[in-house]
Amino acid sequence: MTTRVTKQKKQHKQGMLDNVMRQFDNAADIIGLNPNIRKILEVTNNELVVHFPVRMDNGEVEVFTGYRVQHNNALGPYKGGLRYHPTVDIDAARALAMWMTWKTSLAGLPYGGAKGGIQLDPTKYSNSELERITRRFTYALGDNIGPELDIPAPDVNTNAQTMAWILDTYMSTKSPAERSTNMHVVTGKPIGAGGSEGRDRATGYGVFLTIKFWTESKKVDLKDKKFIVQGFGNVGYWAAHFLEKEGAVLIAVQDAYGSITNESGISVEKLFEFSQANKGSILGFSDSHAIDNTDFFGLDCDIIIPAALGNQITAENAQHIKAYLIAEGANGPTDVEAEEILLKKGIDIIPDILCNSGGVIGSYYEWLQNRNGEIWQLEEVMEKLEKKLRESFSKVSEISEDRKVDMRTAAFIIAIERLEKTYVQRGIFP
Ligand SMILES: NC(=O)C1=CN([C@@H]2O[C@H](COP(=O)(O)OP(=O)(O)OC[C@H]3O[C@@H](n4cnc5c(N)ncnc54)[C@H](O)[C@@H]3O)[C@@H](O)[C@H]2O)C=CC1
Ligand SMILES: O=C(O)CCC(=O)C(=O)O
Repeated sequence: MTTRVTKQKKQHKQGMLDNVMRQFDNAADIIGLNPNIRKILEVTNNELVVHFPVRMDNGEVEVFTGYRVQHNNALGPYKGGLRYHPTVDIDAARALAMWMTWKTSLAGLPYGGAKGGIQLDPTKYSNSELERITRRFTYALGDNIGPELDIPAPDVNTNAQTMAWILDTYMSTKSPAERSTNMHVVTGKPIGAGGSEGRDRATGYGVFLTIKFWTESKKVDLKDKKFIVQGFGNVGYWAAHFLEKEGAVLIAVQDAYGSITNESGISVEKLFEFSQANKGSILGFSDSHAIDNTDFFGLDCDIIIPAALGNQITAENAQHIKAYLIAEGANGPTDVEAEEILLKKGIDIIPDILCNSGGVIGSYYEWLQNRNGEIWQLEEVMEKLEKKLRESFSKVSEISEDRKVDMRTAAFIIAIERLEKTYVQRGIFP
């Protein structure tokens, strides 16, 4: 059961979609974006909604709804993650797909933007149910994904195992010759199944690097700086891991289950071990005490890393923020109203499309290796990632200074101008 809609009209609604559209409009106004190109970029190219049945462990059948939104592919194949979460719906997928287009453009990658997922709470399903759900979703997506068309990757509640199931299912629909040459249909795979060294940590490492570049540019030493992290999954954990190695101190964490703090410091590795043994939850970690979720963002710290869901920093809690830097590991964690308040307070925000772009850059390296039959060592991947992120960070800083705009606006300007150039050069809208 498939609904395919082409060129969905722009919809303004509260939430992530509203935020990404306002961020886009702001930058498009500043550069005076060609109105025809604006019309193209403010809508999504394709939207796929699939309803598919899966047999549960108890023998009953449940019908799930999955999404894949392909926003734009002017610069290359669609690229972006798959999310398994109750909040996944068509607007969330649209917003996240648009952010992917700006992110890949800013990073200078030969990709467009897409995003998708399934509306479900994965904690309610067994591992074998999740495998069957993923495989049926992959069949339902069919040839709407592909190594040169649309390449999914991990996002919230999906991981290397999920990508391996997708790869295996996709391959089973192909001829023997195609099976050996289509490994790059997904990225973020386990290393034994065509994954790349370093993709697991690439997003968190990128978050850490952008913080490091920012502190270097402000002549601030990261040692002993206090940071807090919302979301202790792939992105939150790895960002905290690298910051701790640099001498910064983790003093509070919030996840889907609650918030904990210890002003003298929380060991990142001990908390990680604890959460792994505690079904992914940080609650109950001995070397800390629980605090109310509403007090989290107002804690006395230097750096905040939102690394969970969208719309977490709002006009309500932005007033209480004491940190001087927000590094957006998550996509869309700060809404437009909150950003205005934070900027007025002199708080800098490293925007998501720059801050968490290490993930898709790492995915690009995996895709390239699969495509070219190469295998790179971890050191090589990390070096390339650092070089690419440093270039992106420098460009954003330069535009931010030259045009006297905040870092998000600068990042959007770079991303949109690259897309504008490609349309103009192709002669579609001179
Ligand atoms: N995995 C990746 O490579 C990339 C992820 N991102 C973004 O980073 C964010 C986190 O993604 P992952 O770490 O991959 O997901 P994950 O599934 O590994 O971890 C998510 C974390 O967020 C927590 N969380 C969920 N709901 C929450 C809530 N309401 N309040 C507080 N915490 C909550 C979970 O408990 C978990 O600790 C997402 O916004 C994702 O789009 C961005 C770029 C790449
Ligand atoms: O690695 C990728 O292809 C995309 C990861 C992602 O979903 C994101 O950057 O938000």
